[in-house]
Amino acid sequence: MKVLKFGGSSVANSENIKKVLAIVEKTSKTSKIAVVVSAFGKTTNALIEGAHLAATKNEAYKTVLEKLEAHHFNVIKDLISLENQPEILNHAKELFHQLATIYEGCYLLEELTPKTLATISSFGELLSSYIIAKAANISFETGYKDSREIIIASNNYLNATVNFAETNKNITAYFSGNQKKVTLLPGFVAKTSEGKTTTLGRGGSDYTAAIIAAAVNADELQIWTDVSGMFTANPSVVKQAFPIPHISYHEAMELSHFGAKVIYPPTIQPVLKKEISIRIKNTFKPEEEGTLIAKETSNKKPVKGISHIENITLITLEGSGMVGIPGFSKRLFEAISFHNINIILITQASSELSICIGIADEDAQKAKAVIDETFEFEIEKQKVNPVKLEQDLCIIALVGDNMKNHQGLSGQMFSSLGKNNVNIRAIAQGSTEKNISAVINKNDAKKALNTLHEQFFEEKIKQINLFVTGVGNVGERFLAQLEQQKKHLKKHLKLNVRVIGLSNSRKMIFNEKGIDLKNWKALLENGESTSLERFFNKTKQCNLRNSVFVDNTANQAVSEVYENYLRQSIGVVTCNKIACASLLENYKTLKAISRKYNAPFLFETNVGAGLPIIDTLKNLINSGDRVHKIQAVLSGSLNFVFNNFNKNTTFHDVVAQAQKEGYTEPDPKIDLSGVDVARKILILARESGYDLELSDISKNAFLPEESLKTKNNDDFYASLTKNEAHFQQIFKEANDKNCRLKYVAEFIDGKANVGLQHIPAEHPFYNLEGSDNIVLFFTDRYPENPLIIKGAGAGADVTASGIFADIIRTTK
Ligand SMILES: NC(=O)C1=CN([C@@H]2O[C@H](COP(=O)(O)OP(=O)(O)OC[C@H]3O[C@@H](n4cnc5c(N)ncnc54)[C@H](OP(=O)(O)O)[C@@H]3O)[C@@H](O)[C@H]2O)C=CC1
Ligand SMILES: N[C@@H](CC=O)C(=O)O
Repeated sequence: MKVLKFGGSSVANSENIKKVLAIVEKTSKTSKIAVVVSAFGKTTNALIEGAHLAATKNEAYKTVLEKLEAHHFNVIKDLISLENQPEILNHAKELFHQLATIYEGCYLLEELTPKTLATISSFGELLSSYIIAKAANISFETGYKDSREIIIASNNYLNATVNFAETNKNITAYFSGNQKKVTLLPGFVAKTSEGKTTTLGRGGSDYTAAIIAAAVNADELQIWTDVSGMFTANPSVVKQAFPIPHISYHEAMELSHFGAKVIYPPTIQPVLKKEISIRIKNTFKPEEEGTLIAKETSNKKPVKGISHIENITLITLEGSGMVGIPGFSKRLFEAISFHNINIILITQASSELSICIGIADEDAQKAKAVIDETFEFEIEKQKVNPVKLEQDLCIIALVGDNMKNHQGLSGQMFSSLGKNNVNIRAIAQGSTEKNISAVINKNDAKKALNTLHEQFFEEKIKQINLFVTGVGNVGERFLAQLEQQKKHLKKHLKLNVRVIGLSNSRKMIFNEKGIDLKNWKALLENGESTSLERFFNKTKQCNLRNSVFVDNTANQAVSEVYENYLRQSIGVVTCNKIACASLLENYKTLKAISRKYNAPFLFETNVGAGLPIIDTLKNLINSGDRVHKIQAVLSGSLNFVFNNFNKNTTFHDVVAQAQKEGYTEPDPKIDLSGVDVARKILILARESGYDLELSDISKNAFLPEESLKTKNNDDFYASLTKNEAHFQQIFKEANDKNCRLKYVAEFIDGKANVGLQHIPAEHPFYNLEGSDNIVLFFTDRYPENPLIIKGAGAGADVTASGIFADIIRTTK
């Protein structure tokens, strides 16, 4: 025999009840079954609300009653054919008449005793079970049994204790004599030995089903609800959560204790004792497997689920007077339990200096008063400090029977939380190691749950959340590459890279599910107005794991907010060179903060665009090499300009072409003045371990003073035209010596300089084509023949791919 229990949502309306009947009919073909039903969804709450209204002389109880009546009558009319309706409607009317009379009594007496409330609450199940049994009978033979006739319980009317000796006798007697394949029973209700209606408290219908299943030694107890089983985490918080196919009783209870609402542990005790398995199924997706809860499980994964409880307060009792003195904990726990305060979590420092307990927020003030009173003497004598309360917290817990057999799980748990800047306030791990709990700030709950879910259940796909500022030349190509590579990243690198926030200098948009990159331009145009502060605050608010801020601007103010992101453990990837070429102290601070908060700070594109120059240099340094000398051509735009400028072209046009090709900075004077190259050699020197400032780099300028003094691009270009003869003279001097012009950067033994040089034909820089860059590293390991990196050193596409590479590096 099987026992099936259908909850309130499964029987909320006639459509749902039809689904229930189909499931019952199908199951009854292979087994004798008892079907326990809850009240129609939300009915019990409405019944209780009506009772309180009536007892407080509020006539609104009549409206509650009318609505309930209308809903039940509608269900009858939907489910039962016209000729069969009168009998059923009459019975329902009779029950509603009784209910109205009880409400009226409460109204007149202005009184509501637990006994009356239990009677009122029982109407929900009495009505639903009767109606469903009648509807079932139309298609297949169904018996009906009022549970009050077989389940005997105490007169603690709202949470009655079952008399199992009598109840089990009644149930076995009834079912052994009952030949019907299907029997319908109301959940939640029972009768006292004096014959009064009583109720079984929270989860009462589950309890009814479990009592019957245990008494008849059922093959299985099925709990039918509106979710497809117990999930690896709360699916409304963790989108990737999935139902756990097989789980032990112990694990199910741990998960339920920590927030999974599918079962209420006390109610399943009867089946647990008899080792009857429980299957959680979804009424609305009956084809799905659901979760099987049994004594043993075939699923040997160490972590079965992650759960959480919100609204937790931590109470800490500490003081030097507690050390080595027995009885402190006893007094603390006695005081708390005497006042009916439930303790959810306990930790105690091995120094015995403090005991920390986690309780529900609503009990916090009461608990503080109780503890302060209990330890009044010790507090006065300063042996114990007044109790400390910390609110707005929550508990997250890893659950799994098999965790004890695996090393390093708590290490993984806490390091992945730490990497994502989730501060842990307290930790509790039972000696059975079936549960590892951490108390964290409740604002971090979503991030923490997703981080842990990714760590323990999604080894395959890691989510990277990007917050991108700057969608110009480089930024636009970056977004296009991201969109194009999305599938590849998922399939081959197991990375789901999403852009959550996007901005230019005017507008910003955010979408926690990921911005549609096919349509970002229109979305951004219609976005809200932005500022660096607003973008940062929004990013912080999202509080997502694996977050990275991407700077695709050339803006100083943007470069000054990196620290804020890094301090939130949000990584920074930037092609903007200003931060790394700023004061040495700032550069060092950013690196230190990046290390401290475990947030990557990557800027490969600062030198040579997409070329792996900084990464290679880091590898040299990390492996113990030492750089003595760097010689390089580091400006893609200047290389392009001097490769194309001759007596048949104008300097103005060649520079304009370089800008059009996307090689120059937004302000091309930054390139032509040598500032861009100076920044790059400075960054290479710093990455090589040398302490240099930008002002230490000598610059041999070739621009006339007038061009250097211009304030905008138009004036700058006008000055280039005006000084064409100056540029032609520079070209001629080199050409006359059969040399080419190259803007070279050099770093030799701690000193750096940049400037235009005449490069003869035999020099390795002579044939450097187009917008290419070249870098020669002379090091301990490469003393004579330098390590050379050469290739396209400017352009939106190559730069975007360099940013891309940095983002992938953040995941390592
Ligand atoms: N081109 C190349 O080969 C390489 C470029 N880089 C670097 O790439 C960076 C970007 O260059 P590029 O794409 O050409 O520049 P663009 O001028 O084309 O784009 C700059 C973007 O930044 C936005 N922006 C500017 N100021 C702010 C601000 N205060 N807040 C938010 N957004 C802002 C702009 O918005 P709006 O349009 O609203 O002004 C625009 O979207 C530069 O730092 C450059 O050095 C690095 C390596 C190679
Ligand atoms: N403007 C730069 C491009 C990137 O750094 C250059 O010309 O090299």
